[in-house]
Amino acid sequence: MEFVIIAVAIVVLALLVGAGLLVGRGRRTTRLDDDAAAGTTLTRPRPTDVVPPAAPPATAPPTGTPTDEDVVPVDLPPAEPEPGLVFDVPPPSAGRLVRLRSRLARSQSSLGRGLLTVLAREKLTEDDWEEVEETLLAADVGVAATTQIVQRLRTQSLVLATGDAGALRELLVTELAAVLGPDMDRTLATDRELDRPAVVLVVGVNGAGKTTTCGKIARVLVGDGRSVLLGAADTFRAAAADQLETWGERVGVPTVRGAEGGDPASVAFEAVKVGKAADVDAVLIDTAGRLHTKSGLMDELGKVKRVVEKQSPVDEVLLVLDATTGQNGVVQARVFTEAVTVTGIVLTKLDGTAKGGIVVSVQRELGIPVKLVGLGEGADDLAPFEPRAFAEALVG
Ligand SMILES: Nc1nc2c(ncn2[C@@H]2O[C@H](COP(=O)(O)OP(=O)(O)OP(=O)(O)O)[C@@H](O)[C@H]2O)c(=O)[nH]1
Repeated sequence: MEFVIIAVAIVVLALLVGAGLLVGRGRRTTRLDDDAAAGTTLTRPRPTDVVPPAAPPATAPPTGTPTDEDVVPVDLPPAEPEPGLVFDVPPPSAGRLVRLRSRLARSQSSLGRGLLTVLAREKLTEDDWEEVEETLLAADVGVAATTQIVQRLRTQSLVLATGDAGALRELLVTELAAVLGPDMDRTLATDRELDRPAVVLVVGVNGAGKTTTCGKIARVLVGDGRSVLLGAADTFRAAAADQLETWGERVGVPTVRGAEGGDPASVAFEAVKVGKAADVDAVLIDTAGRLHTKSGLMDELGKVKRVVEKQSPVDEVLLVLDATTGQNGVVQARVFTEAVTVTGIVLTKLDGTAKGGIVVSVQRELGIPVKLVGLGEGADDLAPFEPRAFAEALVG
């Protein structure tokens, strides 16, 4: 008998220790509606003393097209960091391009400095102009824009007839800014409509920086005082949802995520539904990276958008392009624009390339504005794109 009592005591003790370890290892999020096996899960930075709602606020059918039921109001508990931790307070996004201009050093030394050196020569020969042309082409400015810049520079430098470095610099900045689409509308459609949040879909090929960009945009919006909800519709890669959740946790933003391998359209639909019910200002949806050459995956992206549109119009579709892939990025972009209507481009990793001129060719060839540029791996290294500031940073 004694033996049985001791054995039971050992089992109970082992269970208690196991449970303690699990709690101790818990993430900084609280699962409010743990229905991950079947559908989506809403996670948010752990609030203190929050009692999870009795009825799950966010669940989606595991497969098939989601239903368009009435939106049941969701009360998101106030975001509070774990004891000892504080939420980040992201800096405002305005003027970031100027603050981060040194990140364009590689493009600046090959493009800006290269051009200025040639232009400063006393009398410019045909060979010199060819050098200007080659420098622009090497920086991925593209043929049409290069021709325009060279023609304008030839005329203007004759008019200017000066070797003065300041005047030449100003001339170059003006001509570069002119081909950067100064009149394009670069407003990010992230303002809440009267009765619903703004909905932003982030798309692109694998590794372009979509998840990172979603996280950085969330920070920008939080920094501007808006409420945000993230949707982890990249269900192919579990780490992507974890990554997105971590971005959200740092600034107190909740994430709707699904089961690994689940239907991305369901997660996106659910995120918008929860965002509407919780009256947030913006819902940002991260999608899985896909090769533009795989037509099945591209069709699936179209489906994600169509399914979301059963809940709400999509206000912004941002295509994330890796600037270091050069002209291949333009080819990718074209295929994406056939699957979904892209409204803006985010050009990432401009800090890692000498080909900053890609901004010019991407915009001109697609007729879609670059709205944001990624200038590093830091949490706030994402800047609204401004043609004049960019041209100045390139020229140095
Ligand atoms: N240097 C630099 N690195 C960046 C920038 N943006 C993103 N990255 C890095 O690019 C890598 C890929 O970023 P992710 O956000 O995981 O890319 P993704 O497109 O979501 O990838 P998939 O989910 O695999 O499709 C990460 O190491 C990021 O830190 C940038 O502007 N500059």
